[in-house]
Amino acid sequence: MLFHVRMDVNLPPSMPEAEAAELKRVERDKAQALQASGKWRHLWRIAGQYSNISLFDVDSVDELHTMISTLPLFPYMTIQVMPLCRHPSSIRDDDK
Ligand SMILES: O=C(O)CC1=CCC(=O)O1
Repeated sequence: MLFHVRMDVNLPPSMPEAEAAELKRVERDKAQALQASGKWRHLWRIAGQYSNISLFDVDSVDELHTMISTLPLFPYMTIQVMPLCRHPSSIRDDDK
């Protein structure tokens, strides 16, 4: 199952720099492990914003929720999820 996910990061300005840097480091490690597993298919920065657009390929909505809600930055992100299905006019025979 494919999901388009937008994550907008909102770290509180009062958060100490070292704490923010550590959160981002752990977030990166987790995101890269999930990308290596194939579950987190794409990760793109939205130009000019502290936001990303991602494509997840998971077995269930519950799996997606667990994946997203255990991200270290989860408490500081606004997240929008869009389930995707094949478009009848798509000429691609895969979902890559
Ligand atoms: O910087 C972001 O967009 C938040 C984020 C999600 C995965 C990651 O490594 O950073």
